[in-house]
Amino acid sequence: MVLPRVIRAVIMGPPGSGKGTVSGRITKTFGLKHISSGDILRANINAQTELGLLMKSCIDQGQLVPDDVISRLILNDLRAIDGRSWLLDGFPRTVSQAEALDDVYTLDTVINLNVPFQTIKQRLTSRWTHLPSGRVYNTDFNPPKVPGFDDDTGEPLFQRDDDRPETVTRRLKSYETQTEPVLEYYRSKGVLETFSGTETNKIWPHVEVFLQRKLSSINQKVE
Ligand SMILES: Nc1nc2c(ncn2[C@@H]2O[C@H](COP(=O)(O)OP(=O)(O)O)[C@@H](O)[C@H]2O)c(=O)[nH]1
Ligand SMILES: Nc1ncnc2c1ncn2[C@@H]1O[C@H](COP(=O)(O)OP(=O)(O)O)[C@@H](O)[C@H]1O
Repeated sequence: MVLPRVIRAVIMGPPGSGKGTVSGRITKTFGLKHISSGDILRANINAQTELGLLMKSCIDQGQLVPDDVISRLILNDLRAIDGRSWLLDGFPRTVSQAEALDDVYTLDTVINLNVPFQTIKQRLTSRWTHLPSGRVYNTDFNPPKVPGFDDDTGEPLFQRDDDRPETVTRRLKSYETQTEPVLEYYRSKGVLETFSGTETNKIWPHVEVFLQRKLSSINQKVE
Protein backbone atom coordinates (compact mmCIF):
# COMPACT_ATOMS: atom_id res chain seq x y z
CA MET A 1 0.00 0.00 0.00
CA VAL A 2 1.28 3.50 -0.87
CA LEU A 3 1.03 5.77 2.14
CA PRO A 4 -0.66 9.08 1.32
CA ARG A 5 1.17 11.18 3.85
CA VAL A 6 3.23 10.60 6.94
CA ILE A 7 1.33 8.32 9.33
CA ARG A 8 2.03 8.44 13.06
CA ALA A 9 0.77 5.51 15.05
CA VAL A 10 1.29 3.93 18.47
CA ILE A 11 0.68 0.32 19.52
CA MET A 12 -0.12 -0.33 23.18
CA GLY A 13 -0.94 -3.30 25.37
CA PRO A 14 0.48 -5.07 28.41
CA PRO A 15 3.88 -6.79 28.21
CA GLY A 16 3.42 -9.93 26.12
CA SER A 17 0.15 -8.84 24.52
CA GLY A 18 1.70 -9.27 21.06
CA LYS A 19 2.81 -5.70 20.29
CA GLY A 20 6.09 -6.83 18.70
CA THR A 21 4.38 -9.63 16.75
CA VAL A 22 1.60 -7.39 15.43
CA SER A 23 4.08 -4.56 14.72
CA GLY A 24 6.04 -6.93 12.47
CA ARG A 25 2.88 -7.62 10.48
CA ILE A 26 1.94 -3.91 10.29
CA THR A 27 5.44 -3.03 9.07
CA LYS A 28 5.29 -5.73 6.41
CA THR A 29 1.78 -4.85 5.22
CA PHE A 30 1.74 -1.07 5.49
CA GLY A 31 5.41 -0.06 5.42
CA LEU A 32 5.46 1.92 8.65
CA LYS A 33 8.81 2.05 10.39
CA HIS A 34 8.72 0.06 13.65
CA ILE A 35 10.30 1.85 16.59
CA SER A 36 10.39 -0.26 19.74
CA SER A 37 11.58 1.38 22.95
CA GLY A 38 12.42 -2.04 24.42
CA ASP A 39 14.54 -3.00 21.38
CA ILE A 40 16.39 0.34 21.55
CA LEU A 41 17.09 -0.11 25.28
CA ARG A 42 18.25 -3.72 24.81
CA ALA A 43 20.52 -2.64 21.92
CA ASN A 44 22.11 -0.12 24.31
CA ILE A 45 22.58 -2.80 26.97
CA ASN A 46 24.08 -5.18 24.42
CA ALA A 47 26.49 -2.54 23.12
CA GLN A 48 27.32 -1.62 26.74
CA THR A 49 26.70 2.08 26.15
CA GLU A 50 26.69 4.37 29.18
CA LEU A 51 22.92 4.63 28.95
CA GLY A 52 22.52 0.86 28.58
CA LEU A 53 24.64 0.18 31.66
CA LEU A 54 22.67 2.73 33.68
CA MET A 55 19.28 1.31 32.63
CA LYS A 56 20.04 -2.41 32.84
CA SER A 57 19.20 -3.02 36.49
CA CYS A 58 15.97 -1.04 36.18
CA ILE A 59 14.86 -3.15 33.20
CA ASP A 60 15.97 -6.46 34.71
CA GLN A 61 13.88 -5.70 37.79
CA GLY A 62 10.80 -5.01 35.68
CA GLN A 63 10.70 -1.29 36.49
CA LEU A 64 10.19 1.51 34.00
CA VAL A 65 13.20 3.61 33.12
CA PRO A 66 12.90 7.37 33.94
CA ASP A 67 10.48 9.36 31.76
CA ASP A 68 12.99 12.03 30.73
CA VAL A 69 15.58 9.45 29.62
CA ILE A 70 13.25 7.41 27.42
CA SER A 71 11.39 10.46 26.07
CA ARG A 72 14.63 12.10 24.95
CA LEU A 73 15.84 8.85 23.38
CA ILE A 74 12.65 8.20 21.40
CA LEU A 75 12.06 11.81 20.34
CA ASN A 76 15.65 11.96 19.06
CA ASP A 77 15.10 8.81 17.02
CA LEU A 78 11.85 10.18 15.59
CA ARG A 79 13.58 13.40 14.60
CA ALA A 80 16.17 11.34 12.72
CA ILE A 81 13.46 9.74 10.54
CA ASP A 82 11.44 12.90 9.96
CA GLY A 83 9.23 12.49 6.89
CA ARG A 84 8.77 8.73 7.34
CA SER A 85 5.65 7.02 8.65
CA TRP A 86 6.18 5.29 11.98
CA LEU A 87 4.67 2.93 14.51
CA LEU A 88 5.81 3.36 18.10
CA ASP A 89 5.84 0.21 20.23
CA GLY A 90 6.46 0.43 24.01
CA PHE A 91 6.38 4.25 24.10
CA PRO A 92 4.60 6.10 25.65
CA ARG A 93 4.13 4.08 28.84
CA THR A 94 3.23 6.93 31.21
CA VAL A 95 1.03 10.02 30.87
CA SER A 96 4.11 12.21 31.16
CA GLN A 97 5.67 10.40 28.15
CA ALA A 98 2.41 10.76 26.21
CA GLU A 99 2.43 14.49 26.89
CA ALA A 100 6.06 14.78 25.76
CA LEU A 101 5.15 13.03 22.48
CA ASP A 102 2.03 15.16 22.12
CA ASP A 103 4.09 18.35 22.38
CA VAL A 104 5.81 17.44 19.11
CA TYR A 105 3.53 15.13 17.10
CA THR A 106 -0.18 14.60 16.43
CA LEU A 107 -1.07 10.91 16.32
CA ASP A 108 -3.34 9.39 13.68
CA THR A 109 -4.22 6.33 15.74
CA VAL A 110 -3.40 4.34 18.87
CA ILE A 111 -3.91 0.58 18.56
CA ASN A 112 -4.55 -1.07 21.91
CA LEU A 113 -4.14 -4.85 22.28
CA ASN A 114 -6.35 -5.97 25.14
CA VAL A 115 -5.17 -9.45 26.15
CA PRO A 116 -5.94 -11.00 29.56
CA PHE A 117 -3.03 -11.14 32.05
CA GLN A 118 -3.53 -14.88 32.52
CA THR A 119 -2.79 -15.52 28.82
CA ILE A 120 0.28 -13.31 28.94
CA LYS A 121 2.14 -14.90 31.83
CA GLN A 122 2.37 -18.21 30.05
CA ARG A 123 3.56 -16.62 26.79
CA LEU A 124 6.40 -14.61 28.24
CA THR A 125 8.13 -17.46 29.97
CA SER A 126 8.40 -19.21 26.58
CA ARG A 127 9.46 -16.11 24.59
CA TRP A 128 12.80 -16.19 22.76
CA THR A 129 14.22 -13.01 21.24
CA HIS A 130 16.73 -12.28 18.49
CA LEU A 131 18.38 -9.27 20.11
CA PRO A 132 19.83 -7.48 17.02
CA SER A 133 16.49 -7.39 15.14
CA GLY A 134 13.95 -7.66 17.97
CA ARG A 135 12.30 -10.65 16.21
CA VAL A 136 10.39 -12.75 18.73
CA TYR A 137 9.62 -16.45 18.82
CA ASN A 138 7.68 -18.67 21.14
CA THR A 139 8.27 -22.33 21.82
CA ASP A 140 4.51 -22.99 21.36
CA PHE A 141 3.14 -20.26 19.08
CA ASN A 142 5.85 -19.54 16.48
CA PRO A 143 8.92 -21.69 17.16
CA PRO A 144 12.10 -20.97 15.19
CA LYS A 145 12.90 -23.46 12.41
CA VAL A 146 16.02 -24.51 14.31
CA PRO A 147 15.48 -24.44 18.09
CA GLY A 148 17.46 -21.61 19.72
CA PHE A 149 18.42 -19.84 16.45
CA ASP A 150 16.98 -16.95 14.42
CA ASP A 151 15.29 -17.99 11.13
CA ASP A 152 16.74 -15.14 9.04
CA THR A 153 20.32 -14.84 10.32
CA GLY A 154 20.97 -18.18 12.03
CA GLU A 155 22.22 -16.23 15.07
CA PRO A 156 21.43 -17.43 18.61
CA LEU A 157 18.22 -16.46 20.40
CA PHE A 158 18.10 -15.26 24.01
CA GLN A 159 15.60 -15.51 26.81
CA ARG A 160 15.16 -12.05 28.31
CA ASP A 161 16.15 -11.63 31.98
CA ASP A 162 12.93 -9.69 32.59
CA ASP A 163 10.75 -12.58 31.31
CA ARG A 164 11.21 -14.52 34.58
CA PRO A 165 7.80 -15.18 36.23
CA GLU A 166 8.33 -12.90 39.26
CA THR A 167 9.56 -10.03 37.04
CA VAL A 168 6.61 -10.48 34.69
CA THR A 169 4.28 -10.02 37.68
CA ARG A 170 6.04 -6.75 38.55
CA ARG A 171 5.84 -5.52 34.94
CA LEU A 172 2.12 -6.25 34.80
CA LYS A 173 1.63 -4.28 38.04
CA SER A 174 3.52 -1.32 36.63
CA TYR A 175 1.41 -1.59 33.47
CA GLU A 176 -1.76 -1.31 35.58
CA THR A 177 -0.66 1.65 37.66
CA GLN A 178 1.46 3.63 35.16
CA THR A 179 0.37 2.67 31.64
CA GLU A 180 -3.40 2.11 31.88
CA PRO A 181 -3.91 5.87 32.53
CA VAL A 182 -2.32 6.47 29.10
CA LEU A 183 -5.18 4.51 27.51
CA GLU A 184 -7.63 6.91 29.16
CA TYR A 185 -5.54 9.85 27.93
CA TYR A 186 -5.83 8.66 24.31
CA ARG A 187 -9.47 7.61 24.69
CA SER A 188 -10.34 11.16 25.69
CA LYS A 189 -8.54 12.43 22.59
CA GLY A 190 -10.62 10.07 20.41
CA VAL A 191 -7.67 8.20 18.85
CA LEU A 192 -7.79 4.93 20.81
CA GLU A 193 -8.82 1.74 18.98
CA THR A 194 -9.02 -1.38 21.17
CA PHE A 195 -8.72 -4.98 19.92
CA SER A 196 -9.51 -7.71 22.45
CA GLY A 197 -8.70 -11.40 22.34
CA THR A 198 -6.37 -14.16 23.44
CA GLU A 199 -4.80 -15.08 20.07
CA THR A 200 -2.76 -12.82 17.80
CA ASN A 201 -3.89 -14.66 14.69
CA LYS A 202 -7.50 -13.80 15.52
CA ILE A 203 -6.76 -10.19 16.53
CA TRP A 204 -4.56 -9.41 13.52
CA PRO A 205 -7.24 -9.53 10.74
CA HIS A 206 -9.25 -6.89 12.66
CA VAL A 207 -6.19 -4.66 13.04
CA GLU A 208 -5.41 -5.07 9.34
CA VAL A 209 -8.94 -4.12 8.21
CA PHE A 210 -8.99 -1.18 10.62
CA LEU A 211 -5.68 0.18 9.30
CA GLN A 212 -6.70 -0.32 5.69
CA ARG A 213 -9.82 1.78 6.31
CA LYS A 214 -7.97 4.35 8.36
CA LEU A 215 -5.26 4.86 5.75
CA SER A 216 -7.70 5.06 2.87
CA SER A 217 -9.80 7.65 4.72
CA ILE A 218 -6.67 9.73 5.31
CA ASN A 219 -5.85 9.24 1.62
CA GLN A 220 -9.24 10.62 0.55
CA LYS A 221 -8.80 13.67 2.74
CA VAL A 222 -5.41 14.34 1.15
CA GLU A 223 -6.68 14.03 -2.47
N1 LIG B 1 0.72 -18.81 22.41
C1 LIG B 1 0.74 -17.62 21.79
N2 LIG B 1 1.86 -16.89 21.83
C2 LIG B 1 1.85 -15.68 21.19
C3 LIG B 1 0.71 -15.19 20.49
N3 LIG B 1 1.02 -13.98 19.97
C4 LIG B 1 2.30 -13.72 20.33
N4 LIG B 1 2.81 -14.75 21.04
C5 LIG B 1 4.13 -14.90 21.66
O1 LIG B 1 4.04 -14.25 22.93
C6 LIG B 1 5.28 -13.61 23.25
C7 LIG B 1 5.01 -12.12 23.47
O2 LIG B 1 4.66 -11.50 22.23
P1 LIG B 1 5.34 -10.13 21.79
O3 LIG B 1 4.90 -9.82 20.39
O4 LIG B 1 6.80 -10.17 22.07
O5 LIG B 1 4.56 -9.14 22.83
P2 LIG B 1 4.94 -7.69 23.39
O6 LIG B 1 5.69 -7.91 24.67
O7 LIG B 1 3.61 -7.03 23.61
O8 LIG B 1 5.76 -6.99 22.33
C8 LIG B 1 6.24 -13.91 22.10
O9 LIG B 1 6.99 -15.06 22.45
C9 LIG B 1 5.29 -14.22 20.92
O10 LIG B 1 5.89 -15.09 19.96
C10 LIG B 1 -0.47 -16.03 20.46
O11 LIG B 1 -1.50 -15.69 19.87
N5 LIG B 1 -0.38 -17.22 21.13
N1 LIG C 1 8.46 3.85 27.37
C1 LIG C 1 9.14 3.26 28.35
N2 LIG C 1 9.24 3.86 29.58
C2 LIG C 1 9.94 3.30 30.58
N3 LIG C 1 10.57 2.11 30.48
C3 LIG C 1 10.52 1.47 29.29
C4 LIG C 1 9.80 2.02 28.17
N4 LIG C 1 9.92 1.15 27.13
C5 LIG C 1 10.64 0.11 27.58
N5 LIG C 1 11.01 0.30 28.87
C6 LIG C 1 11.81 -0.63 29.70
O1 LIG C 1 12.18 -1.75 28.90
C7 LIG C 1 11.54 -2.96 29.36
C8 LIG C 1 11.19 -3.84 28.19
O2 LIG C 1 10.28 -3.16 27.36
P1 LIG C 1 9.56 -3.89 26.15
O3 LIG C 1 10.54 -4.61 25.30
O4 LIG C 1 8.67 -2.87 25.48
O5 LIG C 1 8.68 -4.96 26.92
P2 LIG C 1 7.42 -5.76 26.40
O6 LIG C 1 7.53 -5.83 24.90
O7 LIG C 1 7.54 -7.10 27.01
O8 LIG C 1 6.24 -4.99 26.85
C9 LIG C 1 10.37 -2.45 30.20
O9 LIG C 1 9.95 -3.41 31.16
C10 LIG C 1 10.99 -1.19 30.84
O10 LIG C 1 11.87 -1.53 31.89
